Amino acid sequence: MLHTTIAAIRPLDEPAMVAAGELHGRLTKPAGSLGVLEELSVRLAGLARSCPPPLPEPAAVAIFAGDHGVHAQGVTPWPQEVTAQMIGNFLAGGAVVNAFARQAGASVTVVDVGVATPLPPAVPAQADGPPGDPAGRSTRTPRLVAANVRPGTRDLAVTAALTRDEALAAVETGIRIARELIDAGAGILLTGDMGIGNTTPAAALVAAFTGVDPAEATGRGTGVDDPTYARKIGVVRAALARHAPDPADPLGVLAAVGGLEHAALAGLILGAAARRVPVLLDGVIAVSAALAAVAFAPDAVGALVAGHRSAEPGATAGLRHLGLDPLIDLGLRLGEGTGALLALPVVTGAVRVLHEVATFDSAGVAEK
Ligand SMILES: O=C(O)c1ccc[n+]([C@@H]2O[C@H](COP(=O)([O-])O)[C@@H](O)[C@H]2O)c1
Ligand SMILES: Cc1cc2nc[nH]c2cc1C
Repeated sequence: MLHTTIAAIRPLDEPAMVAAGELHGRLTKPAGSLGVLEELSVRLAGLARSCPPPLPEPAAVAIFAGDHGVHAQGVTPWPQEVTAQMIGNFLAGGAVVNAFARQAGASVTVVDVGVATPLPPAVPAQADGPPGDPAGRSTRTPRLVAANVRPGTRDLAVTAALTRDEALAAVETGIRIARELIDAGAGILLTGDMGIGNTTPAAALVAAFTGVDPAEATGRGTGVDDPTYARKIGVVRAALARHAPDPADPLGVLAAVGGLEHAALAGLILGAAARRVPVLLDGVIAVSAALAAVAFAPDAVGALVAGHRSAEPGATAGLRHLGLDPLIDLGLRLGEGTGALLALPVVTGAVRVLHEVATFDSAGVAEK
């Protein structure tokens, strides 16, 4: 499934991009006045192979959850159980991602791809019923997909986090989820993640794929103190020295120093890129997964939109390597898909312009 998916990923379509650029020149606004929205809508036309591209609706957030053996190194102050507990919160509709998803009209799918502790018993969801309440907010119930590859990774400070087969199973889970969401009608996928400790493998992936120093790739995650931060950089540096991951072998990199949610997110990106559906990236975990996806299939970058600039420095290093500029920069470092959801109206707006704005000709507005 991975190989056929990679083989289906093709470059952006030039004629559709030229058509979108020319259309922008005829719309009732000074040329270039919509800044990065113009370039974004041109890229989305190239992805869809049509001008205008379809509106990116409906939106679907996929939150991949996993735990991390490297937790044993004291790289985060939070207990591992919080990963499973937050899944309960997502399914009950009580997390920040749920509030933002309701606002954006996005569905929420939670995928247990490698949680280590038992999930809490099902809690009644806050929201139910058909999409859209009277205020136009989504009321769809979050959904759980059980796809646990193993109960957390091994400790990457000691051994490879995953076998290649385990990493492949997680990547293929991500591909499957992309296909299911797109088959159910999603016009854009948003990345989400939940995993106590997952900024450590994210930093290792960023360092492995971009070549930046571990100190530049590593951040404070949920907000670690100075001694923990220094230890975390040391863990990432030692892991890279121990495993010497080869960036030309993305499955090997994911297995050595990655995580199950990182691998699944790489699969989600590949699955969406193969179907020419855009993926709106959230924070550093998504960016590290995007680096893996693009190492598998360089043209997958054409499907990527960087939602926001996470406060994690590894996100900035990774986006630079991918050649992507984030749409918003709000100092967020929560994960879950929250930054991507806040950026979604910008993406929709960029496309809506090509659908709805009058041309100088049709509106009878004089050109300069
Ligand atoms: O999205 C981000 O850039 C981001 C930055 C810092 C922390 N997080 C979230 O916080 C958790 C990982 O933080 P940590 O300190 O335990 O590695 C995990 O659940 C992530 O979703 C997410
Ligand atoms: C409470 C909490 C919520 C989160 N959401 C994503 N990562 C998280 C980490 C913690 C600790």
